[in-house]
Amino acid sequence: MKNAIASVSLSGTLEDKIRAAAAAGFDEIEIFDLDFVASPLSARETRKLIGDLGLTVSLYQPFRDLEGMPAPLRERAFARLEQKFDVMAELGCDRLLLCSNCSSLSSGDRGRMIADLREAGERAGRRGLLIGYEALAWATHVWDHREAWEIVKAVDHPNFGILLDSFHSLSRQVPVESIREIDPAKIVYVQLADAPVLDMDRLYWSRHFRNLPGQGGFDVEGYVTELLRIGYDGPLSLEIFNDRFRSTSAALVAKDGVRSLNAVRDAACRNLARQTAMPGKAEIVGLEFVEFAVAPEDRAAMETMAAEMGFALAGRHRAKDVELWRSGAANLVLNFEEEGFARSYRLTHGSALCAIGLTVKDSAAAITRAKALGGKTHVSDIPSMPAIRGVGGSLVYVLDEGVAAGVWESEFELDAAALARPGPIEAIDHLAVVVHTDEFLSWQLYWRALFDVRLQTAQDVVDPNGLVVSQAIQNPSGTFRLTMNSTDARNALSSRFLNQTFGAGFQHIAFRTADLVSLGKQVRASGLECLPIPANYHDDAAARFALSAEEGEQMRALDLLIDEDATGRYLQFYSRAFNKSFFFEFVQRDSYEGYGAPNAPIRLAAQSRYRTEPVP
Ligand SMILES: O=C(O)c1ccc(O)c(O)c1
Ligand SMILES: [Mg+2]
Repeated sequence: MKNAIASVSLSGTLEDKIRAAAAAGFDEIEIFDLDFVASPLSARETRKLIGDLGLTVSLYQPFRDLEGMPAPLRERAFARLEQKFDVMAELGCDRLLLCSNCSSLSSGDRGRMIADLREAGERAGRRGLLIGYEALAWATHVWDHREAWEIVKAVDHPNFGILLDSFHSLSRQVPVESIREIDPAKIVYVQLADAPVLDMDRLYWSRHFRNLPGQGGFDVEGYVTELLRIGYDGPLSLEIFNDRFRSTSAALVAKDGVRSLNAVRDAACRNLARQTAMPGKAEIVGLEFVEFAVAPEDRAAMETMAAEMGFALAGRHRAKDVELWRSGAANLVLNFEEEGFARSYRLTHGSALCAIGLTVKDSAAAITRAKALGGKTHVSDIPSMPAIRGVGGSLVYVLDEGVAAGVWESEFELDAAALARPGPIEAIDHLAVVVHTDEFLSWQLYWRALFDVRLQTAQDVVDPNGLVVSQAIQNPSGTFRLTMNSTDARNALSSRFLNQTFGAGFQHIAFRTADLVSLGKQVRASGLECLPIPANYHDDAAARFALSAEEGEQMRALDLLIDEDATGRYLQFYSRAFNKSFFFEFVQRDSYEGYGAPNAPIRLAAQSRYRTEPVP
């Protein structure tokens, strides 16, 4: 089965698009009419370029508004069709996409439509070409692939078949099982796109918000599963109309496109118990550690902060300038090395979280899958700790269960007394990462394609200087949680973080405790600087959550934030930022499943009061 991409999915000139598709490893490319018409390259030159790069042209598209048109538009449509056939012959392309008619002038008379489409099939037959009829979700008469299939059967011409596009079917909520009614031999082509689930005009939704399978909320996996089930083995092609993709790196979108197609095909094969090319998604057991690369000038402040937060220095690396700080199951590794990965990370980003360590069910399989999906791996000096490159060039170590204890033991001179002391923090609750908007979908795909994770509904969060989108990603058991944040607003805290740290990275780490009030008292007594929350917030919270006088007082005294929903109650407080960069959150989660999103604007407003640079 071949991987294809429509030229419209990539930014740049037609030549840029072709080169990006070839470099990413696609087999075939669909030429979008407008890309070709606007190109200075002739059809022959285009064909040569494509051939020289090892690609073939799989489809020419779209051809619009043919069936059921009144005279003289009908004759003109057929003349246009012949001209496109000429172009296709020169391009070396034998398939044309014909969209169902969107013109208000078109007749809905079945007989006329079928006669016109048969005529088109006849003309295609004379040239040895195939036409695929695609039901656009907003077409005037035919907007459902089931209807398109009825028409294709009625047209009954060897050169006329159906073209399926997951966006049109899934945005109309056409059941994927309906694909089983279709004869695979009559499927001329398949286009795939995912999209966020929105309540929006379908044309607008389709032209601006499509994204790669695995980046949205559609059941593209189910769609492909049904196609494979009926025996379709033609190309799967990405047709992604997306505002961001039009302006971002074609190389990134093309590379993610291959990852996306291979991951969705793998998932579909698994659903059908068929052989697949790679191990399944890595199952995350939990988060074993986070590692900070710390510059020499930040060493004392970082160690002080770890101690103030209730962590104990539990071990020193036997050979390296690396420390292990621990509280409960939360491990902080502070890396002060003057060489190696951590050093290069901090030279780029400043003192920062440079790696996370995940415990997974099968680390070797996780690495194999990551490689199969175009992930970059990192060979560490500890063979039981292979790693995959993650956001901003950070590392994601993947450890088998039971390996971590041995690694701590063998690599570190552990302090038994410190380890025996129970810390006030139980575990790392979640990590918050900030990424450039252009890479937001890319990093989502990374987590969803490589690991077995679930998404919550994305949240809009109000920063005083802009709106931030926050997407929570977690493993099914909730032992690994990540929020991914991005914004277009130049002066929002997230953007300042990106500028200051030279790229995407982890902005905060949340620690969980069973008793946030005592933790709050303890860290304050130790001298940790916490983020002040305004009295207005606490007045509101006291009424909204029916807090007792004593609870209200504690919230004020400890600058706590609170949220409650059907899943439970959440308490939070924040540290001040380290070096105006990353910061820490402390939470008491009980059975609550969210991340305190209603409080994020309060936190961001509180943090913005510390900004020193003016808002331009
Ligand atoms: O938005 C459109 O017009 C359009 C064109 C061609 C397609 O294949 C498609 O799915 C949509
Ligand atoms: Mg389409």
